[in-house]
Amino acid sequence: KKQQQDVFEERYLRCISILGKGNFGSVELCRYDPWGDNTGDLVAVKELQSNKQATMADFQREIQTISSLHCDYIVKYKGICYSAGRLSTKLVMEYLPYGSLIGYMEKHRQNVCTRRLLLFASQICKGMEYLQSMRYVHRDLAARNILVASDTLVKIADFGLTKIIPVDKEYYRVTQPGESPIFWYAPESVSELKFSHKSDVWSFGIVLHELFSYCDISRNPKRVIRNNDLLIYPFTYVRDFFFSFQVHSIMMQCWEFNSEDRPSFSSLQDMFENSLLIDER
Ligand SMILES: CC(C)(Nc1nc(-c2c[nH]c3ncc(Cl)cc23)ncc1F)C(=O)NCC(F)(F)F
Repeated sequence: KKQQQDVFEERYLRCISILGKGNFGSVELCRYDPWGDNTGDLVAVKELQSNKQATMADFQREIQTISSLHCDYIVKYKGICYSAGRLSTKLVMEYLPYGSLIGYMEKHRQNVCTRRLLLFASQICKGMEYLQSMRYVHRDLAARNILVASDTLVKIADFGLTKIIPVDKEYYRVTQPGESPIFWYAPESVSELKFSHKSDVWSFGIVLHELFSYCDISRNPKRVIRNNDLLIYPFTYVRDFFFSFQVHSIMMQCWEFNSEDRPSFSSLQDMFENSLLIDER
């Protein structure tokens, strides 16, 4: 449904700082302050970086995607800003003050217990379950694209690479390899550029591994290229002592070589609900 697009006037959008660079765009922290008295809301404003290979069409598709998503575990769309001077439109989203999951983990590693890691994992899983119900494939699920809304809530963000699965197919085939690091890619995405809900499940397994390693990239097992074929079981030998049996078994299910053998996000959600480790609040 075409929702009422909130239009933000550029003259009231005051840039405060640069938050970061995502897929094809940069995002600024701004205050939308029509009264000019600093009482306006803080918002995250994403604009297309012209030098990147992404086109306006890609950005329009990202805006179309995020404005159609309504879920507690997905960063909220607030509207758009037509910047008069430049050609580009800007995407206005809610600002999450706790920042990206990577930064949060680095800062709060000591006091994030296993139960909270599983709460975050189950929230990401719920967000992905919703995305799957809308026939969207994220294609870049990674801890760097998860935002922290509060000490007990995380949200999925950065829909720059998200695609809709055509109704008559189970996967989306891209024409040229993207720029994302292959560490998060399922084998069929690396070898055949095929992306599906099940390749998002593989990436979810990687995000689980990132969560339980507190996003410490030095713990990322390396993907080994052996006699020219990608070693596709990067973690079989990784048995970190602190991965509980349940978590390790969930990861291994997400990393089944054949995409059909991987669980769906709904069955993953059941595993989290049933796992003794989380009591539903
Ligand atoms: C490119 C950008 C800006 N990177 C960062 N965003 C925020 C950040 C902090 N608070 C935010 N609130 C909303 C949004 Cl869209 C971003 C942030 N903080 C640090 C970042 F590196 C981003 O969008 N990353 C993808 C995301 F993490 F959001 F999935």
